[in-house]
Amino acid sequence: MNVIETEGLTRRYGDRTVVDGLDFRVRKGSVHALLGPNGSGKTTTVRMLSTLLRPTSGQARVLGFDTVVDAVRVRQRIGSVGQFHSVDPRLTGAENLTMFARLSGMRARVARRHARDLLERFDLADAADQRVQNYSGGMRRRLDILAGTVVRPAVLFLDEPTTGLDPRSRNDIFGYILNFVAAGTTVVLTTQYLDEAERLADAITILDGGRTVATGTPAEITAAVGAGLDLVVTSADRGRAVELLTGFGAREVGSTAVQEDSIRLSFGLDEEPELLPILRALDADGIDVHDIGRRRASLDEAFLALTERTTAS
Ligand SMILES: Nc1ncnc2c1ncn2[C@@H]1O[C@H](COP(=O)(O)OP(=O)(O)OP(=O)(O)O)[C@@H](O)[C@H]1O
Repeated sequence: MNVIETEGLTRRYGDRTVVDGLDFRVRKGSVHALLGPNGSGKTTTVRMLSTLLRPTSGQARVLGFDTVVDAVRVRQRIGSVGQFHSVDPRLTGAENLTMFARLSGMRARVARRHARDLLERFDLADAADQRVQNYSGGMRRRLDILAGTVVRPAVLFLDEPTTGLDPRSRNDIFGYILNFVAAGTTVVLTTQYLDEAERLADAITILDGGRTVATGTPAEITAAVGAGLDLVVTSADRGRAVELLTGFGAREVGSTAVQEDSIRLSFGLDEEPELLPILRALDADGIDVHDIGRRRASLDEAFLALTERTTAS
């Protein structure tokens, strides 16, 4: 069952179309990541889905309700955490959450208890009575997410939940998100971190220039982009090896030094390469191959290939 469905969802600012005819579906209980370079329309899409922004044309339904006609019903059932802090820095963590719980209709005593419970469960009990202005970035982001989820929402929208955080705080937030999912919440998140999408998402939509360039599971997306090839050669042969592989339709996507004088070159290809002709050509050119291997394309390669292709066209 889909909890989100969009048809031709479009947003223009003046004569600029920043979200251009999006059609996508989000399955109940899944984590769906919207990925894309800066300015590709991720935030605008999430703002439309969470009723904060009206589409210029097209429509979106969340839990069966139209985000414009039935905006109030949508709002009652979703949680939304934007890129900017929603909590009040002059209040304590407990006061902030109590306030959000009261705003969602809880009675004062119940709200206070609920706020304490949440802070306890999400490792912020020690900081419950400190003013938020003294919190670290990671603590504050966690509190933000709690504020957006005081009442467990059926659908949770998170706009770049871990941008700027250290690895430990990011891990904590991944844990939270998976907690919500385990409890039945569907999550839509935007991210610029491919590892985040790979770790959390059941499905990914890659946006570029306001359009969908790929959608599917991480495995489907990487398979659609093609294959990868790793080649270890002497550093001095690098230029010639890259030139030769380019002749086979490979794109260089990265390199790492292996030892003092050898280098691992990584290539992306549209299709699974045949190694024998490549090895013969390298040999004929006098290039010493230390190691060669095929691998699946990574999500990084998929992202670069897909977003480059549309930018170039
Ligand atoms: N209120 C606005 N008025 C005019 N243009 C806007 C407005 N809001 C967003 N845009 C433009 O729409 C485009 C898409 O912005 P959006 O914030 O949705 O992208 P994004 O993919 O979330 O980017 P980022 O990763 O940088 O957050 C950008 O070029 C932005 O400048």
